[in-house]
Amino acid sequence: MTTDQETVPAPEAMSFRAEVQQVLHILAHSLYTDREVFLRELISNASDAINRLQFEMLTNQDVLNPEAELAIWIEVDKEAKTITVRDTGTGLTRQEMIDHLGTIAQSSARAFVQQAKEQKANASEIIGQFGVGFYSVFMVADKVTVVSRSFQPDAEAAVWESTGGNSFTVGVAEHAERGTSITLHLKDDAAEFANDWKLEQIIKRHSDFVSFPIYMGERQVNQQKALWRRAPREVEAEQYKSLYQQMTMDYDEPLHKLHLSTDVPIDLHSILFVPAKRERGLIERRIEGKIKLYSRKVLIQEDAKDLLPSYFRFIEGVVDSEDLPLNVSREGVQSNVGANTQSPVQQRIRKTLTGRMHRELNELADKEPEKFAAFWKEFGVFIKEGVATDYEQREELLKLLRFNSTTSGDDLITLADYKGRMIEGQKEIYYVMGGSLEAARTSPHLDPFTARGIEVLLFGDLMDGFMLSGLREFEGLKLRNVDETDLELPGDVDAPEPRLNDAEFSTLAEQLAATLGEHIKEIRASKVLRDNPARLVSDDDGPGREMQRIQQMLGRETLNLPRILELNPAHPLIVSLARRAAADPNDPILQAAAEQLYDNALLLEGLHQNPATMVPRILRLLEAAARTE
Ligand SMILES: Nc1ncnc2c1ncn2[C@@H]1O[C@H](COP(=O)(O)OP(=O)(O)OP(=O)(O)O)[C@@H](O)[C@H]1O
Repeated sequence: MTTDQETVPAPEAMSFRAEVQQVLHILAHSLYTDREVFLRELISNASDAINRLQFEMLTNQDVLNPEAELAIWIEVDKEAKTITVRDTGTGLTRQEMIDHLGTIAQSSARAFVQQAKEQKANASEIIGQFGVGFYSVFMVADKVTVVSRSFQPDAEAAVWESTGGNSFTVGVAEHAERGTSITLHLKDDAAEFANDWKLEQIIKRHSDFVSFPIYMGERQVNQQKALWRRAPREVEAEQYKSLYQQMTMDYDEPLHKLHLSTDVPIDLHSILFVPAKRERGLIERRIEGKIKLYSRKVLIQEDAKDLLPSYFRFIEGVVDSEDLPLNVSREGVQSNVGANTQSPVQQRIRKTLTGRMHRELNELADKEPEKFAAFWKEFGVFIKEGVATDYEQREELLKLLRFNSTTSGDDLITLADYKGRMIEGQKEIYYVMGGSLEAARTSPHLDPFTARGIEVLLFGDLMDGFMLSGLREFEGLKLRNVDETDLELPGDVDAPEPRLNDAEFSTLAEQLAATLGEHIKEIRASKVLRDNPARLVSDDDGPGREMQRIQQMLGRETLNLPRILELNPAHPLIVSLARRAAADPNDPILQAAAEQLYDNALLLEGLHQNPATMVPRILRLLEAAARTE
């Protein structure tokens, strides 16, 4: 059927998905504080769209209105109680409107609803974090109209409209210019936002550094000039904080910042932030930062991975260099393959930033030890990972390492501190591995070290084992595990007087060995134990053992490699057990004690797969100890 007249098809009604409806309901009816963030969200979407357009135009000039100024305009109609945010970005086609303005990731929606219900956070925090940005308009508007025309020259303009209930409409629109125009029809209780002065304040608060002009009328209201292109002395602490928060949506202040702005030998302007916490965001628990990469005012990469070594991936910030060629393709810059495939300029940037970051962290340690301690607590694990994985930066990384030790109390020490405190004749650095720091502290392996006053580094987490694969030596001193059997310790101490003769010891050893079977290689009398009755030692060395240990701690390998069980012939427990063995080789206490001694050793080292299995045996031993007849 044909008609003479051209008809504009009626807008088509569509339903929001269930999770969007839920989110909209909360936004419209439950969030009353901080509603001003809706403007930040709209401006940030507009700025993203302009960024994308600018990037597109690097390689494609065939766009609608190529000459149009790249900017954002905000208009207020006090009478009609509307606000319009317009941009000359990529625009949206009809289909893109349906795809992007009608859906929301299910997981985000669920987390958002949960969070809002629990009232754990205020609106501005949760909105930024769950990718519900655009929908935040429904906090202040009861009707929203989006008119847009895509940059693709043959695309038609389209209109999207919703009153925030369960549905929206999409239809054909008249809109000659490229870009998007979003009109908010304000609710009665949000009429206060139809006010130029108020909106200007909001823009200054949240969107001052957006890199495109924001106009109200003829006037540009944002500062725009990128902070990182200014001299550090001109930038105030508040401005850094605000830039960080705008970039990351992290509501904590950053722990530290590094601002570097030079023109020679390369043009490099950068602000890098160390966040306050490793895990940021409420639900997402993001631990990786993003480095935005700009060249000649164009954002060429949202998340540049190669500008810092991978162990610095918690750092957030921005890097801007005029020396990066603009015609570089997105893939070219993005190459995730590592530093080798980078252009010489990129390599230089990476080297400069990495060097400066290390210098900065060392200075922080010198000048603000408390802040550095906070850094270490949150990010020490990344530095340890760096030691294991980044050979090139190892020397620098070693300076940042901090350790607990047997003599440092609550303080943390460096490898250099340790070296300075070694006793006369000591030629090695000693460490003890435990299932936790506390377990490491009580390790029986420490007996001979404590007796000689030798300091031992305490390792209590998984990453420590991993780090050791890259930390075999420090300034010519080898690192040695205290459980190795061939250690030659400096200094003389009197060996404790054995209270068992050889025959008595062998009888006991035979009985215990019969019980423990394949779990151990052999049982022998210890020459070093003093306060503890037993320990497990290894007669093989090498990095393989630490890796094996990591596998075991991760529960990937359930079998403990057989080791040597050393008993202390001067310890009252061992002496009593020997007496029992002599009196009755089948004494059930002997068997239980053997198993428990073995399990204790595994437990302290964090290698026990299932400590609960010890409970019935401990009960039997308690029963025997408590017996009165
Ligand atoms: N002004 C605009 N121009 C072009 N596309 C837009 C504009 N505003 C929104 N969009 C599109 O709609 C999508 C949804 O926006 P929304 O703010 O809900 O989420 P987001 O921007 O992807 O995530 P977040 O809000 O967490 O940054 C955007 O990703 C973009 O594709």
